[in-house]
Amino acid sequence: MSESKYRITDLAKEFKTDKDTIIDILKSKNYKVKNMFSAVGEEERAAVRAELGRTAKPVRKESLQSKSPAPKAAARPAKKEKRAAESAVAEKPAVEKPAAEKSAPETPAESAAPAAPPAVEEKPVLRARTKAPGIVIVRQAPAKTRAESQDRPRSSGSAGNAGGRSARPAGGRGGARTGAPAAAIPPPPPSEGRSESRRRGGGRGGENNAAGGDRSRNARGGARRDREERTDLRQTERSRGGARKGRKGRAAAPAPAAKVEIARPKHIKLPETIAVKDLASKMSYTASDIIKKLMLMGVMASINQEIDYDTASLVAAEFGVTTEELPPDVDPTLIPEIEDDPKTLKDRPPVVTVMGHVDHGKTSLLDAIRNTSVSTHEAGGITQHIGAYQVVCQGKKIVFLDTPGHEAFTAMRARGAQITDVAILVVAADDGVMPQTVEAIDHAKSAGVPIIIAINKIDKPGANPERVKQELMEYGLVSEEYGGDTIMVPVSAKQRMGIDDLLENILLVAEVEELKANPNREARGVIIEAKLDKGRGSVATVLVQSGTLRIGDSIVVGTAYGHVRAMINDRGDNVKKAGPSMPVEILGLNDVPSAGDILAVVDEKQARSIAEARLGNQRRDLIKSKSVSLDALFQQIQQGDIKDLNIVVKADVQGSVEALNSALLGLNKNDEVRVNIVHSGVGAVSESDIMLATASKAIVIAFNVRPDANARRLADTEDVDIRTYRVIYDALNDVKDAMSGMLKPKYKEVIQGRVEIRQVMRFSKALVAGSYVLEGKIHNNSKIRILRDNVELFDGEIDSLRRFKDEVKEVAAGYECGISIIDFRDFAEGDIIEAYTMEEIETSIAEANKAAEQKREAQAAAAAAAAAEENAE
Ligand SMILES: Nc1nc2c(ncn2[C@@H]2O[C@H](COP(=O)(O)OP(=O)(O)OP(=O)(O)O)[C@@H](O)[C@H]2O)c(=O)[nH]1
Repeated sequence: MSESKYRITDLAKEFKTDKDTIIDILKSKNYKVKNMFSAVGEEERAAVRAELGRTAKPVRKESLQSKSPAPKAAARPAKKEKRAAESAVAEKPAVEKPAAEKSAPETPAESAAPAAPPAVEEKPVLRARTKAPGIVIVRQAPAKTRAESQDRPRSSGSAGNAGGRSARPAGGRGGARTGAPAAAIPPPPPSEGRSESRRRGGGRGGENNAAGGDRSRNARGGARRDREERTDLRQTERSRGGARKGRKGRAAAPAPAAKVEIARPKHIKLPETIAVKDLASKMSYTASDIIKKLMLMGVMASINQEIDYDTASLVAAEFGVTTEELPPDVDPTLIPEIEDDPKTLKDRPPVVTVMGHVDHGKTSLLDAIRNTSVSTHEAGGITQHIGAYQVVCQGKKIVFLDTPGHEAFTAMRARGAQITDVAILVVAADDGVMPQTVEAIDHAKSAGVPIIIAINKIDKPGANPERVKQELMEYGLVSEEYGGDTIMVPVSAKQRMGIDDLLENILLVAEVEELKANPNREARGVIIEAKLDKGRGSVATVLVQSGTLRIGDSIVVGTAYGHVRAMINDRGDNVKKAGPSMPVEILGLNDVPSAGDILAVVDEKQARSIAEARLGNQRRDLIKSKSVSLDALFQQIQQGDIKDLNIVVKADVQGSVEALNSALLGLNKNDEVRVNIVHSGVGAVSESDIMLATASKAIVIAFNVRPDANARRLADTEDVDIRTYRVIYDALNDVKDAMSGMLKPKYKEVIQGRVEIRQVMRFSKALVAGSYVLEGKIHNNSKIRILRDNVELFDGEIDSLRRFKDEVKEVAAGYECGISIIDFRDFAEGDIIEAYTMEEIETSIAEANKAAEQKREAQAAAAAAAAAEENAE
């Protein structure tokens, strides 16, 4: 070897390649080189030049590495080599901590960056990844983007800012430690402070004062030139670190021969939004890589934060990854709407809802229209479910939905208005506009349904149709004869008067509305009513809205699905198909749907998957609502000691469920006991109902349904109270009784007797009132009140009651006794002791509700009085 002038790193710089390549070239030419710090002469330089050429194109290491792997660094380097080496390492901090900590200080990254070829820059990432899971070894490391390679020092710098603060004292120490030469050393970059301070730690840093630093240098550095002092000192530190830390020291050595790279996708598909960590894993980068890139883009995002497609796409582009947006997730519970071509539409019968105040004659009117007698069959005279009927007038069909008028059915009526084309508002001519008349007007108006007024009971002596018309004007319904556009038809359901006129007017309004639907497509409809029938299973009344429903059709309704097994029309006849506006009862569903559920004909598989997806959603919602109600419960507990009477309601038809719910909740008029319906539904009482009742300590109200065998068995073991009813009022009365039982016991004071204190006797242990019972009796467990001149001095309890020396239970009028009192000694002669007891009195929920109402009224009156007083002032 010729005179040693050049370090391997110098040659690497000169020929714009990496040191390993130089070493490999020299070794392949049988020159003796140990590592990158070895010094070589002109001859070796010429050999390298010969190999690489004067242009010194960067040479990929891989071509040589296979021949001879790069040795690891061991010897102390000279200043230049060291700088170059460290500058290369300085690129690593984000991925390989030990290396960063050791190498960062010496040379600012920028000084070495131009000299470091991309292949060298790649190394830290590659090495860092060797520890990461899911990596593969590849032959060729893809060149890093410019942005990425710049990114690292910048981000490590920003991280170093924090370290920089803590490093300030370390910088000071460094100055002291190196003494005079320190002035020649450029101020360390922020990362230096951090790595220096980390490397030394507080204790050792203390040793590194000027003298200590020199001593250590002299002791270990040996004959080293002054101009190399700074490098030497650091090198000394490095050697010490290397000696002590062993593996850590070696970690700073050049890369191992094997090239390790992550297989990263060049193209990814992204959803509408994606979490940062998911984007990172899709691109095979670390989340911190992504976060850093986002920061540079001015987006501050955490690892779990969702970013939108556009942002994710920009980030991906920064890493050289192209993206494509995935189509939005399709809701698995939705059935796509089918747009009908206007040419396919055909006229369909109008769907009419009859609404009105209780007893104004809705059922009688429908009865008159259908010419049958429905009202006489109804238990208790109250309609309990929606029925749908088709009638024919002048050869045209009209469909009527019977919406009951009882207060409990308000919710159902509201729903009825949503599926109807025309609303008939029945107003009794002898009664006029009533609260539910107004409610019905609001429902119809909010649904945008035209209203026809049927002024009923015109046969009655007190009937005054004109007054009804005038009253209705207040609600914006002006009859045609008063210049308005509301059709008002006087009728008598009882006498069957005006019915034809009413029907004609319905057809007239329907004509104006141009009601059309396409009968030649798969059916869509709405459930009007559904029940569980003993022999037939789930029975649902459907109003077909478009298309034609046929026997055998595969259907999904809410969370239920199945095939149409049979269809029965409003006259009880089996039919094979049902076109638009036709109400039919269908059999074949696996479960009882709810009124208002949409029926759709879809293929069998889809029906099942949609129903199951909906069921899953329902369960999730239930869990959510349970946690909400727990909050509500906690609030109630905080508000005061309100007791809940938890109830599970099961009934044969949806109408009854709603009627019961509404009536039961109507009992919540006091501040002590409340009905809480934990669950309600159509169908037999099932095992899951009992489990729910057990968990919520509820009673089960079963209306026209029975518990199945399993439910009964479970109810027996869990001691759940199942009450079965056939009449709503019976259920209500029982619940009222139960609520009464839950009321806080009420007490009244009962005076037992009056006693006069005639002498105050002092004993060593007690002060005794020598007394005489004036009237009634005094008991040893009586509560007592001490009065002086009719002013109450004390209210408390007796300690002991004696006749002479004996403890007695009671002393009657006309007898003397000695009384000592708990916690009271200030009695005097002439004081009166009133003995009394608190007796429990029976209260009912009706009384409690009444009392609560009176209390509220009193409060309202007091507030009004206070307000009036304020105004007067
Ligand atoms: N005089 C007379 N009585 C009528 C007429 N229409 C109904 N009624 C009577 O009014 C009462 C109530 O009639 P319903 O048809 O049950 O009234 P509704 O509005 O359906 O009552 P709910 O179902 O309870 O909401 C019954 O006693 C009917 O006989 C009528 O045109 N004239």
